[in-house]
This record gives sequence, structure tokens and C-alpha cells, in this order.
Amino acid sequence: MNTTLRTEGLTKIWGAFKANSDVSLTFAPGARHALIGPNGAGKTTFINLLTGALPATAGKVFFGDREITGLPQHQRVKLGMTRTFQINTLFAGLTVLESIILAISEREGLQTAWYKTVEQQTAAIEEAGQLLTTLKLSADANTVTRNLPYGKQRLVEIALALATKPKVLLLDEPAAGIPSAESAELFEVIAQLPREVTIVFIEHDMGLVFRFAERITVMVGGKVFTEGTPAEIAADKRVKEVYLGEAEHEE
Ligand SMILES: Nc1ncnc2c1ncn2[C@@H]1O[C@H](COP(=O)(O)OP(=O)(O)OP(=O)(O)O)[C@@H](O)[C@H]1O
Repeated sequence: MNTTLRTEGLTKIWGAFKANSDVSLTFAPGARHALIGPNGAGKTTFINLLTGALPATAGKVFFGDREITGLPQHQRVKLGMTRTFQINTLFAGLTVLESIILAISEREGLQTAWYKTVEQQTAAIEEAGQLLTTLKLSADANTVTRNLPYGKQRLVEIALALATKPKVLLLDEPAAGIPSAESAELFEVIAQLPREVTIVFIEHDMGLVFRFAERITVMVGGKVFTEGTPAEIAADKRVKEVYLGEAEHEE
């Protein structure tokens, strides 16, 4: 299946306020695509419209050939579109390995099954082991998640999202609230995730954006301002005026 994620004229209106206005974007399979823009530009709203956390006022979302605009969130996850969620209290009290096995069991519909075959259990443990390796968490497998540094907790959240076997992974400021040394490490791991997974991320740290994104969309005032490669965006004087100049001042 063609797994391109695409929007057409996506719009979200609250009262008289247009949080997203006619947003038409295409995310190619395997893309590392950043969404940037000033505070309040509508980036999180856009991700919420993609995942189905918010209903769109107008416009369409397509996942491959299928229109998914009205599809509930959990069905979009089943199709292969997922985002990270903060680890809840249940997961925080489990070890990293237990959490990941639980997420895999949930995907397979085994979580509440009173009987699991040895094959099912072995397959889940093997898959969890591979996810731990991918996310460089093997040494932390038996640590209770809440005792990990924040940067590693973010990696566990990504592992839990990957356990749903996504084709598209949406990350809303994955490095928010963690020390900058850890955030670079976090992005190194994200950058090495398998190419089958398309990654769309919101990030305010321009160092990380220009290091890890291969395509950048700039949003301003709920609209797409421009889109291009990192080199094109860096050279765009208008982007400097509306955003990058401001972002540089903030640092
Ligand atoms: N439930 C809501 N009702 C009304 N307005 C809202 C609601 N949620 C968000 N907004 C407004 O929509 C605008 C876009 O918000 P959004 O969070 O999408 O921007 P953002 O680009 O992600 O910003 P930031 O970079 O600060 O996270 C903001 O002005 C915000 O105040």
C-alpha cells in the first residue's frame, strides 16, 4: 500500500479563530519532516487533526489511497498512524521491558487473554528485545520506567508507539523538558529508526531541526508559510523575518 500521508485544505476553526487554515501537505513514505513556526502557529492543532484527536472543521486527510478524515483515533492507529503519549502511571511502575511487552500484547489483543501460547509469549519477548536494541535501551530493560532519566523516558514512549507497528510516527516536541545533551542523543536514535517509518515532528530547537529534518514546513498563523529542504529554508529571507530571526533571538 502507498503509505503517503496527505492533507487537502485542512481547516480548524474555534469560534472566529482559524487555528488551521487550508493546510494542504504531503508527507512522503520514509520522510523525516519537521513542522516549525512561531508559538500559536497551529502545529499541534495540525497533528491533532492528523491523529483524529480533534475533528476538522473542513478539509480532508488521506492515508495512502484511503480518506480517513472521519475515522476515530484508535482506527487510525490500527491503520498505522500513531503519536507518542506521556507514560501513564501504569507504565511508569513497570520495567521498560514489561511496558513494551504489554504494549505488544495490547496490539495483538492478548492483554486480557487468560491464556497465551508459549509461541505468542516468545514472539512478544523477541520483538520487545528488538525494540530495546533499536532505541538503545537494552541496558535499561529491567529498570522501572519512572526511575529513568527524562530523555530515556521519552525513548520508552517512542518504543511504546513503535510497538503499534506504525507507518507514520508523529512526534510533538519529543525533546521538550529534557536537558540539551540528552535531546541530541534522543534525536540521534530517532534519526536511526527504520526507513519504513515516516516521521513528522514538531521541534523548536533549530539546531535539532536543521540537523535531523530532510524536509521542513514552516507554519505561520494557522497556514503553510513555505516548505522546502533545510538548505532552502535556511536561505529563505522571509522565513528569517517571520520566524528564524525570532528563534535565534530566543536562544
Ligand atoms: N481548544 C481550543 N480552543 C480555542 N483555541 C485554541 C484551542 N486549542 C488551541 N487554540 C489556539 O490555537 C492556536 C494554535 O495553537 P497550537 O497549539 O496548534 O499552536 P502551536 O504552533 O503548536 O504552538 P506552540 O509552538 O506554542 O506549541 C493558538 O493560538 C491556541 O491558543
